[in-house]
Amino acid sequence: MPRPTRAMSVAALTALLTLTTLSAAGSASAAGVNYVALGDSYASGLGAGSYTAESGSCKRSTNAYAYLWKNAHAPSSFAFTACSGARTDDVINNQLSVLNSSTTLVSISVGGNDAGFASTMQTCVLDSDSACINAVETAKAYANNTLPGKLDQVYAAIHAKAPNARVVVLGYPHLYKIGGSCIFGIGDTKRKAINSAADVLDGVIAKRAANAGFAFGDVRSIFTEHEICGSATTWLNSTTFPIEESYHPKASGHSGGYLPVFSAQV
Ligand SMILES: CCCCCCCCCCCCCCCC(=O)Oc1ccc([N+](=O)[O-])cc1
Repeated sequence: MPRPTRAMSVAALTALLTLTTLSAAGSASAAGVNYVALGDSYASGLGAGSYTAESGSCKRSTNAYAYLWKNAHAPSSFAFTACSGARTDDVINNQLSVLNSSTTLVSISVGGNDAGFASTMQTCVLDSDSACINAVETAKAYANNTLPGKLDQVYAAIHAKAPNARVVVLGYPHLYKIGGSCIFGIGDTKRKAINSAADVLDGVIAKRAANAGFAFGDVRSIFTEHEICGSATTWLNSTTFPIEESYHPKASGHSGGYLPVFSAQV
């Protein structure tokens, strides 16, 4: 065997250092991981820009936490089927064909659309305080009474198709900072009502996830001081154009909020 040349040693040392550095940073390749990213627009990355052409109206963003995790960890496979506007039934009907017994990791956020996210937000932004409070009460009643069964169905379908996967369910943030100011924003009564709806949704989702044996990533605390209205660095779009991107995480909400919460549960 020839004596190693100086160049070879340097190359070997560099490779070793690179591996060590990557491991220390937690970003070594996740060989053997087969990752599937499911869910609604908070999962697809609507609001974060840079949508993939293949995703069409599902609006899957290369800035979404799922895509960022894929880029950082190089899993053996990655399937991104989350879709803007998806409800629990849409996930069951349209997103699960990519799951199989080799799937080892699944992420999902779903339930907000079933509870009437878009119509509730529209009422709260355009109508009176009392109309907003009524809409929020209706959404909460749905979340408490009907959503649990819908979530159980989605989670059971995921487990049936991907029995070997670790499943991480992500929740939703408070949308509004209380007491801050924003010129064209809504008042504190509406803000508190909307935030309380996120609390009810998160409580229900966390419980059903635990019951299914899945992990739950709560994003509320990490989004604190990054909400709409008065936060110095908001991670959420306020009322914006295109209108459907309103009240959704920006790229910063995915990289600074959802990604670390998801990564901590993997
Ligand atoms: C349900 C009560 C509403 C009160 C707000 C609670 C705050 C946080 C909850 C966020 C839930 C977001 C759910 C998913 C969002 C989603 O897919 O939104 C859509 C995005 C785009 C469309 N669309 O049609 O283009 C439709 C819906």
